[in-house]
Amino acid sequence: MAPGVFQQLTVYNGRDGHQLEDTSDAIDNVNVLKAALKNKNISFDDASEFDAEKDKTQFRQYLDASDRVKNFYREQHEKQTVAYNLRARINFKTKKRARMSIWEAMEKLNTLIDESDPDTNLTQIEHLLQTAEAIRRDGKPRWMQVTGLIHDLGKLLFFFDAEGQWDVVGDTFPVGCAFDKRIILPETFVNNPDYNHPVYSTEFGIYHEGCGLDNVMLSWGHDEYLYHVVKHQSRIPDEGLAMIRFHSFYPWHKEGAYHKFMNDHDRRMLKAVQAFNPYDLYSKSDETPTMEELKPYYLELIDEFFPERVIDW
Ligand SMILES: O[C@H]1[C@H](O)[C@@H](O)[C@H](O)[C@@H](O)[C@H]1O
Ligand SMILES: [Fe+2]
Ligand SMILES: [Fe+2]
Repeated sequence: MAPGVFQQLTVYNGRDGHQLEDTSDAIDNVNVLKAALKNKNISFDDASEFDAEKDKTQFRQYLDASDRVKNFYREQHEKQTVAYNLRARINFKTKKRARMSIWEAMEKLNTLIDESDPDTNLTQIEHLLQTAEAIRRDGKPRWMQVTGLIHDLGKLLFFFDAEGQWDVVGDTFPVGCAFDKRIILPETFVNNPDYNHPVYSTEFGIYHEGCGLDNVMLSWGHDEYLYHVVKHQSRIPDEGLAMIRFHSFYPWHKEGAYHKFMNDHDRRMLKAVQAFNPYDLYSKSDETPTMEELKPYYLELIDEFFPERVIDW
């Protein structure tokens, strides 16, 4: 929520009508926000335009991004090959990494600063809570809230087997077929060893039309890793699993690339992933959430979807 909104509005406590001194109370409480807006004759639906400090067009501006971000993508686009992906997947399946609870995983992840992200300076735990809170505020189902809460926990990979950040964070794309021009900074693929490969450089590559995204190997990173970790260890439904697995696949869910690989199931999942995206992306400009206050709610939510509590990572 942009602080500016509250500077212009007199914010009232929704319950007893007292004026609030600290507007951060209002941000946590949708009723307070509604009351404040009503007071200014602004309907609640119009409030969404205030949801971001940044204008929506100001997110994901990779051409204007810092050298840190551009260098990250150059390295990632050069190193994500079919051979690397096969190695990473075999490695994942044949090793045990750690056993811990979801909350412990969130705390462990907190020291990572994501080099691929031009839009947030918040810690990972703050980003996870922000995403979940935005979903909860909109009254979305509990499975979607828990999905928001954990969706980036795959970045833990950085502390296990990663070779850098290039095989953990950033947008994803298929390997084994031509790199689409709608992937960000597409010119940085020229030095990828697969770029001129006789099969991997063709439109369908090692796949075929309608083969289904389950059969397409996406670049290895936090999405793919977390999907495999939670698939059999949680009660999250298919839509939530798709949100986790494909949330960084912007060329597909945002730009319309690689749609020829889809089957009917993927077409349904695409809708879910697109519904999730604004919570992941635009919540990045919301106020920083207060962890200790939110912890009891989310611990209960985690227990509901991870009844085993401690899981294999
Ligand atoms: O920089 C971001 C970040 O790493 C996100 O976690 C990922 O999901 C996005 O796709 C990426 O662009
Ligand atoms: Fe992510
Ligand atoms: Fe995220």
